[in-house]
Amino acid sequence: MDASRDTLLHAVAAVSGLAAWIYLHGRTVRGDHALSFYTLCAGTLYVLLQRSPGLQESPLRTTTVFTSIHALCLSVATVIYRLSPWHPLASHPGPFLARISSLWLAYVSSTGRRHRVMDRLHAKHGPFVRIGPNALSINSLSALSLYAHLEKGESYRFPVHDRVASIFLKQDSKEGHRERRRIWGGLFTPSSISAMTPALERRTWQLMQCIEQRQSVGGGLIDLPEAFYHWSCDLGGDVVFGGCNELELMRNGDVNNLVATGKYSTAMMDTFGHSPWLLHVLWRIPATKDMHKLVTMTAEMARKRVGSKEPPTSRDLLSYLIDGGVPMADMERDGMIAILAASENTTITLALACYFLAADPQYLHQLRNMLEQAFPDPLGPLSQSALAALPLIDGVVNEALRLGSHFFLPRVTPKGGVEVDGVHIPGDTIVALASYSIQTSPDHFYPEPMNFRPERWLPEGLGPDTKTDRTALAAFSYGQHACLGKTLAYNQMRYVLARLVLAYDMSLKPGFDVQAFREGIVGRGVPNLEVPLEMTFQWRPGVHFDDLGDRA
Ligand code: HEM
Repeated sequence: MDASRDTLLHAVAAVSGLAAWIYLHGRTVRGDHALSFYTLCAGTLYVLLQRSPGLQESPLRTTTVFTSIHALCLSVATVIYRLSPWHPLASHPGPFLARISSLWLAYVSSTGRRHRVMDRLHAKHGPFVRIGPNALSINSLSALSLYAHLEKGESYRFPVHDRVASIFLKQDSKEGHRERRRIWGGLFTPSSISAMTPALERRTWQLMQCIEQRQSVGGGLIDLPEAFYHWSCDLGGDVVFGGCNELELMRNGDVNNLVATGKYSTAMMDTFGHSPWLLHVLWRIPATKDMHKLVTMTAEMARKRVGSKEPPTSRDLLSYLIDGGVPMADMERDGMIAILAASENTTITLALACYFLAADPQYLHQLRNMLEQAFPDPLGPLSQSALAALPLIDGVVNEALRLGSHFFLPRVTPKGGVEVDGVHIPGDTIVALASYSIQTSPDHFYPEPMNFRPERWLPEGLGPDTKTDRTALAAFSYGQHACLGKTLAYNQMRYVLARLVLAYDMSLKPGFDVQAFREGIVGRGVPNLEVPLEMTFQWRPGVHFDDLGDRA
């Protein structure tokens, strides 16, 4: 190719790169579509060059140079703008790489330690930190007001834009979400929750049998989070699909890898949701095969439930969705969300509660004394109202949530922007509450904000200087997307904790590294435990496994 054609081609590549930046600016484009478009363009250019006479360079080399110049100009324009004083978030401090690319946030999220990184950044820069080209983390309780009316960010698409609408995931219409929330709400009325008690009791007796059995083959130790996961999936199967799928993880183990695929999918969304274009691409390749598996598996469960001739003994989630006229594809997606929602958070909160009680047995004994006064028979019935009247049990659960659940819940500001603490945040900015910093700040929880002190939640607290700001516990979120299952979750956690504390002495594996365990409480969409939590449960004197009889 002669020099003038060369120069012309390079100029076209550079100008088209800048034009692409102008077009993409402020637009959301699907990464897989963009990749296909560019592949098609590069392919077309290659074919045209092949047919052009008099080329000195090979068509492949010329296509590569053209594409590289285009990509370089697009990237440079993007970076210059994001670092420039004209960017709407230019006045907010934050890490250099975070200002350039959302991949910084994706990387930090993948480590599970995003909450600690944010905490350090807030300590250095103050309450507003730029954590992405277009994203702010806010360490101020005033940001709670944002959750009342702001919509969810793109990271809530699972995993790509499609026409399926589901609770929890980003929906295109506010009304659609409100209506779906109303339909789901049927499952969480006081009478519906109380109708779920027999399933909760039966599954908890089975949990105790499971602990017994696994300890007997595990050298006296139980992998507690795993047992709780299996308990919560079995119970979730009852609550969501009326038990027709016979998951029975406590009995059979997790033969379909439901727990692992769920954890993996949640972590992928939490990591790459901040760079949705990348998730769109990943969705097309085997890296996300576990996410596909989860979608397929839970869709099959929903279809089996809908096709089942026998109605469930008490109304399950699908009963409400069917009566609400929810389309089949939406029911399948809602079923997936429900199984994840019903299992992941409850499991880890319970495991952490047991860990804290075993690590600090004075609280185990205090809680047991209180429980024994209310329930003299350790294996007798446990009424929910009597459990709810024991503030220490909620204190234990709240501390486990406060120290273990640090959610990152991004919302998008409306076109005109919003004000927080007198600071204007421009429209189309992703904002998120720094929940870990809020939940461990001495301004909200004092004294010993980093320590497990359940009595801080009791009326007398930890003395006259106690600060326990209940609104600063962000574990169930706030506003129009707040957790629908909060009451159910508390009921379940109180019940299981009471059963275990009344029946067993619990202790950590000998030599357990408490420090490493605390370090390993990370967040990948939901709390994850990096260090295995192996514990021993021993029947208390006078309480025997045989006493369970046929209750399980
Ligand atoms: C310890 C237990 C639990 C915790 C800490 C928890 C936490 C949360 C949080 C933080 C959200 C809001 C997410 C966001 O705004 O992005 C949420 C939403 C939700 N949770 Fe829970 N959850 C728990 C248990 C449950 C249970 C047992 C259910 C019952 C199936 C449930 C059902 C839901 C639903 C349906 C939503 C979506 C609400 C909406 O988008 O309108 N959760 N949960």
